[in-house]
Amino acid sequence: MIANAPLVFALPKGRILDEVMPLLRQVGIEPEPAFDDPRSRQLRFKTNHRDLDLIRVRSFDATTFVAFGAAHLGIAGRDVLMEFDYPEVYAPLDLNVGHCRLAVAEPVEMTKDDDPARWSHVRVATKYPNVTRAHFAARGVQAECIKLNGAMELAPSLGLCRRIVDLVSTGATLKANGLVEVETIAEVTSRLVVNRAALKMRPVQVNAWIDRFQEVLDAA
Ligand SMILES: Nc1ncnc2c1ncn2[C@@H]1O[C@H](COP(=O)(O)OP(=O)(O)OP(=O)(O)O)[C@@H](O)[C@H]1O
Ligand SMILES: O=P(O)(O)OC[C@H]1O[C@H](OP(=O)(O)OP(=O)(O)O)[C@H](O)[C@@H]1O
Repeated sequence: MIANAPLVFALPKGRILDEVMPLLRQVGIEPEPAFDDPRSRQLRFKTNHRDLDLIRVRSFDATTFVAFGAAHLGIAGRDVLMEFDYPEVYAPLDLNVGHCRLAVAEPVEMTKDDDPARWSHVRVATKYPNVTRAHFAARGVQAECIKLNGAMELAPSLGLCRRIVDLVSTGATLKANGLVEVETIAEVTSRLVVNRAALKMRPVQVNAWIDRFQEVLDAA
């Protein structure tokens, strides 16, 4: 880490960005114009703060950039933080955006004869194999996970497996695919994340950003 280089802030692209940008602007961070240009292929952006650059990455990768110190700060869903569980990532603030939950779901027709308390082994399609295995292991159930990166809801009807673990917000995606939620694993919101080494090596700068986010959240 170069002491006087700009801090790098990892933003998740995709759906969360729409909720995060108003918050970022309230905090006083304004990216250079290319950030809002849909034709731009640029991935790193200067901001109105000389000592802060933004990078735009996949939502699953924001915490990885921060964990390895490639980014100093970032924003990540609690789902992603739980899945990776990086010791180098400190997640001090709940940003109160990206509300959803991580849940187990199965076809509606299975539920009338199915008792989750009697499961001993489950086969699950999910983007979250680590969280899923830990959730089931805690009550002695072995989970065999099939890793998918999206469209998990298709897996039961196509015979890949009978159950899925995925994010649920309105429940519309489950309903449209004939599935129902049978267990909630965790409530999810997005959090401000910080690399622990950056916090030690550049405490004034990093803490100033944490404090600024806290002020905006307190005022909301
Ligand atoms: N339905 C939802 N409602 C609210 N928040 C959600 C919802 N789905 C996902 N999220 C949050 O947004 C984050 C990103 O969502 P998701 O994994 O679907 O990525 P994406 O927007 O499709 O982007 P990517 O292309 O990187 O996969 C998740 O980690 C989660 O914290
Ligand atoms: O309960 P709902 O409000 O329907 O939201 C749940 C859906 O949202 C997320 O997918 P997303 O739309 O981000 O697409 P993805 O599968 O490409 O990640 C999640 O993976 C579910 O499929």
